[in-house]
Amino acid sequence: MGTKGSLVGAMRCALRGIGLAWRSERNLRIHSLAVVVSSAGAWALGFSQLEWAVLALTWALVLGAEMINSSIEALCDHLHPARHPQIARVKDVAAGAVLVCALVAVIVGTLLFGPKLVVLLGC
Ligand SMILES: Nc1ncnc2c1ncn2[C@@H]1O[C@H](COP(=O)(O)OP(=O)(O)OP(=O)(O)O)[C@@H](O)[C@H]1O
Repeated sequence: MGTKGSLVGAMRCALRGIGLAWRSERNLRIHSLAVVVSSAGAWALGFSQLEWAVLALTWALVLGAEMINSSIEALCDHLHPARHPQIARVKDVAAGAVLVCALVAVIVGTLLFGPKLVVLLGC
């Protein structure tokens, strides 16, 4: 039976996409490691519900941007395997979007973890 159009089918495709991205994208695995490390830190530092929510949104921002970037790269490579300045532009802008998200994540992480670490370490 075809799954086209069904909610379950759409979910299955999305999960397959996550699996594909996980297997093929090294940067996604690195960012996922940051999720695990920051989770452990947030748990150890007793983050509030609001702090967890901000942290979770930051993870979604970075991981989502990385996955969209990788799908844009795959589309470019499929449609135009040869080198072309317009492909370079598309890929560079997509990579720039990931960088913006990663820099924002660093700022958010510093704001969330910084004050708690200062108190903990007695600086
Ligand atoms: N077909 C192309 N034509 C012109 N420039 C390209 C092309 N493919 C890649 N580039 C240039 O090389 C850069 C890296 O592209 P590539 O597809 O190798 O990404 P990547 O190194 O795998 O990135 P990531 O680490 O995010 O997966 C692009 O940002 C672009 O500047």
